[in-house]
Amino acid sequence: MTAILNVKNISKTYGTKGANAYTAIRNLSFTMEKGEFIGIMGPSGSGKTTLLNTIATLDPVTEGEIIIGGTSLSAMNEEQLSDFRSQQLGFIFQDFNLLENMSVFENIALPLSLRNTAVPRISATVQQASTLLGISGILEKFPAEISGGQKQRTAIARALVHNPALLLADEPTGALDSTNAAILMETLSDLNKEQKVSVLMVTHDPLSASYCSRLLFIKDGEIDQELHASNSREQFYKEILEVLAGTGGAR
Ligand SMILES: Nc1ncnc2c1ncn2[C@@H]1O[C@H](COP(=O)(O)OP(=O)(O)OP(=O)(O)O)[C@@H](O)[C@H]1O
Repeated sequence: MTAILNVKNISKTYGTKGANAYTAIRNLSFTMEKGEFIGIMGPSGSGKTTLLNTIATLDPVTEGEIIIGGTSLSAMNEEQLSDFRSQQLGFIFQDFNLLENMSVFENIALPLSLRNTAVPRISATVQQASTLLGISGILEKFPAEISGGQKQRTAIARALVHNPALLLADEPTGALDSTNAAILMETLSDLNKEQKVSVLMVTHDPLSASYCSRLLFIKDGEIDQELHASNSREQFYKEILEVLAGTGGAR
């Protein structure tokens, strides 16, 4: 198997030494194989977003090293990190982050337009991504004219249109009702299984987490527990609830 992500003994301390310093991540390590679907869970303030932001190249680690697809983040300057981020990573956020004055097509095309991809190629790639996500019929609409579920599918199409090595998702079902959340998780799970997209997702929702192939439970900035998917999703869901009951809940 090939590792897509190596997180090696990382620590993240906010602020400088003394009373203002706060260590949100402590000596944390894990490896993610290509094609895995990893979920990160843990109580509020345990360091989930901090961990995701360091992997997203948005925040430097204080100690340790992060390697994505063989490239060490600490070896790059700001400009290189920005290029790396736009080429190798895809992002999905809780609140979709779509641009309201752009159509669904233009939103999905954005990562390609920013890289000066030729227009016919953009058109073909957006068609392909939107068909994959079942939204090829709404490409001319604007975000205000589509449902929450369609907005999140648009956001996923945008996150995948440049074929990133790693898809990072921060609470992607947080703003969706339970029906749309389940549809979204089915979609992410299909993309992971059929297109072999590697997904790293922060979630507090046990049902969303049950679609993952592996879960890391973070507590006080460290990996407290790890859970591998069971034979059935229902069984995995039960096991997740048991872990959360033992640690006092996800939030
Ligand atoms: N910029 C910052 N400066 C100082 N401390 C911070 C900063 N960002 C986060 N922290 C602290 O680091 C700890 C971890 O925060 P983080 O946002 O990673 O937690 P989380 O697990 O994502 O929480 P939640 O589930 O509530 O989003 C918290 O105690 C938080 O107050």
